[in-house]
This record gives sequence, C-alpha cells and structure tokens, in this order.
Amino acid sequence: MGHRGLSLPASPPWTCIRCQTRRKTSGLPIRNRSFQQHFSTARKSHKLKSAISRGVLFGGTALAAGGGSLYLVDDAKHYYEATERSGRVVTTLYACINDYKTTLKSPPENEADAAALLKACHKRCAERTLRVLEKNGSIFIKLGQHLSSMGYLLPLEWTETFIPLQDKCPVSSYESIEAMFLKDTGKPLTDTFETFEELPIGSASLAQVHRATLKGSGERVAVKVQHPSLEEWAPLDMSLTRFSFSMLKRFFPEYDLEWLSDEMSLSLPQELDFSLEGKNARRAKEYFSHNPKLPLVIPEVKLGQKRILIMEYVSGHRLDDLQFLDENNIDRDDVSAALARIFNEMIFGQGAPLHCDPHGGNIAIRKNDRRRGVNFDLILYDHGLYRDIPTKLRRDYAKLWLGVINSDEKEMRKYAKEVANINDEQFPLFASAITGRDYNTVTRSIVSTRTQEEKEHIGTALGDGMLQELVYLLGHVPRIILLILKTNDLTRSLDESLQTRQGPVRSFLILARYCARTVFQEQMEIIQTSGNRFAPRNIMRFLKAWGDYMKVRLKLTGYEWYLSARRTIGLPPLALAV
Ligand SMILES: Nc1ncnc2c1ncn2[C@@H]1O[C@H](COP(=O)(O)OP(=O)(O)OP(=O)(O)O)[C@@H](O)[C@H]1O
Repeated sequence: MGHRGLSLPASPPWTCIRCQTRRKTSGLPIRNRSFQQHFSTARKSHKLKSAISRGVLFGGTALAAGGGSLYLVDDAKHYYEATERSGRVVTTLYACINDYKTTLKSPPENEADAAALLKACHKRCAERTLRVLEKNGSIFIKLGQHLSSMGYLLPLEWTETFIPLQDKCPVSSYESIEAMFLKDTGKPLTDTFETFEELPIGSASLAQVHRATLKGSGERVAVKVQHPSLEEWAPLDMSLTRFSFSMLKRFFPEYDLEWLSDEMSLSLPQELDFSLEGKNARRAKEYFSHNPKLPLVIPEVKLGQKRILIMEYVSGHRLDDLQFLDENNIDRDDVSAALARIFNEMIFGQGAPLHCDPHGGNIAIRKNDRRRGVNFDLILYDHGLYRDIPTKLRRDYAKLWLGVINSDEKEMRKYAKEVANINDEQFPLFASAITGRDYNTVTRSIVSTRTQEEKEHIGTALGDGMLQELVYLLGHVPRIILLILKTNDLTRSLDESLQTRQGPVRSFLILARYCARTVFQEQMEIIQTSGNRFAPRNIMRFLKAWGDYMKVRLKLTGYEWYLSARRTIGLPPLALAV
C-alpha cells in the first residue's frame, strides 16, 4: 500500500483517513500525484490533530508489546505491574513528543527567545523522563546513567537532570538474595559463607554487593549478586526501550537515536551474565600484571556464575573524595596521570581489553605507601562490558589523536576518515564529539581547560541543527568508536572532578606518548614482516622510526619537566605540539 493514512480498498474511491478527503476517479494508479500531493500537505496539517490518536495507537501497541512478552507471567500482580511499567513509559513518551512538537511548531522570531523556550522544553521533558526512570528502576536506571554521561550528544538540560541517577541504588531484600543463591547454586548461603552481611555495601542498577567471609579460609570477599527482579523485567524493559527509541525516530526522523537501543540490546545481555564478567576481570588482571608500574588493582575472582560473582574484597574511596586525597597527601595530578595511563593502555596496548564503563562508581582509590613512584592504588570494579579494539583501528585512532594534539587538521581529517569514514563536512562535528571540545578549540589547541561557557556552547550549538547531524553521524560510525567515545567522556569527567592543578595538559602528554608508541610499534611490525630484518633498507627504516619516536619522547619528557617547574612556581600550563 502507498503510505500510512490511505485506506485503500481494492478500487476507488480511496479515502484519506486524516481528513476523509476522497479520491473518486477510478482507474488511476495508486501513486496518483495529485492525491499524493494532497496527502503530503494534509499530512502536515493533520499531524497534530492525529497526535492524540497516534498516542493512543502507540500506547496500545506498547501495552500489547508488554502484554505479549508477559503471557508467560500468569500471576495477576505481575501482569498489573507490567501494565503499569509500560503505561508510565508510554504516557511520558507521548507527553514529551507532544511538548517538543508544540515548542518546535512555531518558534518565536527572536533567536534568544526560541532558544530559551527550547531549553525549558528540554528541562521539562528531562524531568518527566527522570521520574519514570526512577519509578521503573532496573535497566532504566542503567539507561539514564548512560544518557547522563553523553554530554557530547544530549543537551545539558538532559544530562544534568539525569545526574542523580548516577547514585541511584535500588536495593533487593536479603530474603530475595538468599532465595536466588539457593536457586542458582543449589546451596544455602550458609554452606559457602561463614558470615554474610545482610545490608549491601554497594548497590547499583544491575546488582548489589555484600561483604562476606568464606567458610573454611575465613577470607573476606565481596559477593556481587544480580537484582533478582531483573530476570523478570529485563526483556519487557528492553522492549519498552526499543519501542521508545523507535517512536522517537518515527516522530522526529531526523533524530534517529535507535543505535542507542541497539547498543543496549547488544551490551545488556553481556552485562547481565556475571560469568562473563568473571572472565573479563581475570583477563584484565592478567594483562595488567605485565604492567606493574601502573597502580591498578583488580579484585581476584573466586567464582563467576550467571547471577553471582564472588571476588576478593578490596575497598577504597571514591575518586572525587578530594578530602580523602588531601588528608592522605595523595597528589591529584598523579591520580589523574595514573588514570590516563591505565585507560590509554586499555585503548592503545596490544591485545589489551577495554573497560567500557569507567564511571565514578567503578573506580576507587586507596592509600598504598609501598608503591614505587606514587602512594596509592586505583581499584577497578565492574568488568561487565569489555571490548577489544581491532589493531588497524587502534593505530589509525592513535594517528588521529596525534593530529589533534598537533592541531594538524589535514592529518585529523585523513584519520577521521580511516577510523569512522567521516567526510569533510562531518569532520568538525566528529572532532568535537571525540575531544568533547568546541571545534574552534580543537583547531587552535586542545590543551586548555574546558570552560562552563564552552560546555554550554556545545549544548546550544546542538540545538541549532548540529544535533541532527551528530545523531546521524553517531548512528553510522563503528560501534567500537561509540564505546571509545563513551570511555573518553567518562574518564574526562572523572579527570575534571579531580580538579587538578595542571588541567588536561598532563593527560594529553600521556595520550601523546601512547599514540607515539603505537605508531612506533606499527613501524617495527612492518620491518619485522618485510623479510630480512638486517637488510640495509630495514636498518635505515628502523633507525628513522626509532629516532622519530625518541624525539617525541624526549620532547614530551622535556615538556613534563617544564610543566612541573611551572607548577612549582604557580604558573598555568601552556599549549603543546609534539
Ligand atoms: N571486590 C570488591 N570489593 C569491595 N567492594 C566492591 C567490590 N566489587 C564491587 N564493590 C562495591 O560495589 C559497588 C558496585 O559494584 P559494581 O560496579 O561491580 O556493580 P554494578 O551493578 O555493575 O554497577 P554499575 O553497573 O552501576 O557500574 C562498587 O562501586 C564498589 O563500591
């Protein structure tokens, strides 16, 4: 059939269901132009009128979708709850869509007024959405936490409104945990543990963590258990999430965010399988055991099952607990540098696994005077979501960053194309997304602190139509790039919360070191695989690659000394080029 809105019996007259206009002429093909034209005009003018009927229509569809996945749940209470969950999502979605449509329909002539109205609409919709996410809980909290960290994509009103979700901790009852442990392991808690604290020490969207001691050895352990209710609601909640994003796409085709729900559909099942998390943690621990200089601790995994993970207990303070850092003489710049080294190693190290969820709750710090060079350990939790970056992508990404650090636009454009098939028009936006900076800053010098004004400018620029392009762009770049972007954004905000004296300069120096190392490793590999390593041509190649690498390293070391000297005498850092 031609398009929605036409009720097409086999023969004319055909009727537009929006306004009951009839096309009486018989014998014309269905794609009759004038009728199509009518319909396309009618479509615009009837859109608002039909919004209510659509709302009812999609509401019904969602409820049916919810109900469909529920036919196995015969318990009336559960059925009622499912309807309530779906209803909340659908009505809020409808209210937001309507709000945006009304706000965008006839904006005031004055640009400032239009921007203010749009901002107010963002805020209202974000607050409505926040209420539903909090009420529904489960994976919606996870979704909200994810959205709140997407400063490069969403308006500030959305990301800031969702910040409270970062600390939102649903808690499952001890009885439900006991029952789940028995169901999954076939044994009561008392068979495995000498003691098991009923109150969790940490709780998050997907799981909670209890302190316990193992029977026999008496070893202190952390037991991560999945919220038992997740198993019941995750499929419905996932359908509702997909449904919401597909509805947004339908009403605002230019803001296609469906890739977000696609990404969630891919990663959530992995995050809900704790045996996979156990394997990731072991692999990351093994990888970093070869880098003893990095002050990183990953708790040892004792047992990993689908919904239960038993680990060595390693506690610490939040990274933004500045009072703890200061009281213990822990240098914030050193913490920021260690953080940069760890995550750059994950991105650029050969065969390194990339932790894709490094938010504030997943990293802790503790004092350790036995470490060489620094006096602390960084503890990394939550190994549910890991990815491997393909070698070519990693190397091109390193060259892209070297271009950014050197403000070399030609190189940046070249490798943006290699990394994510970004064309010249899309490039400024991509450069902003990848650096979290205004494009003008990227082309001048990335090495300066991000001001509140710049953050807001990115937000307003997104309102000016750039958002559509960005949404389109992010929907088309490789998934792994999205995860790297997310990791960049999270580490950047962790870094900002440390309020270091040197700003982002030292992190960029560290990044530059890793990028230069990656490029050098690639050249070594080319030499090694090109036949006789000792052929004069290869020796020359080696000397050149090594010389270039050393030059960059020396420059970076010199710059670091210079920075320390400036810091000692209280001067701000300057821009760099390697
Ligand atoms: N091995 C451990 N030792 C001590 N505390 C731990 C340990 N593992 C986790 N915790 C505590 O429990 C909290 C939640 O753990 P974790 O981040 O693994 O849960 P999660 O459900 O995956 O959270 P989210 O998905 O929000 O990141 C951590 O922030 C930390 O405070």
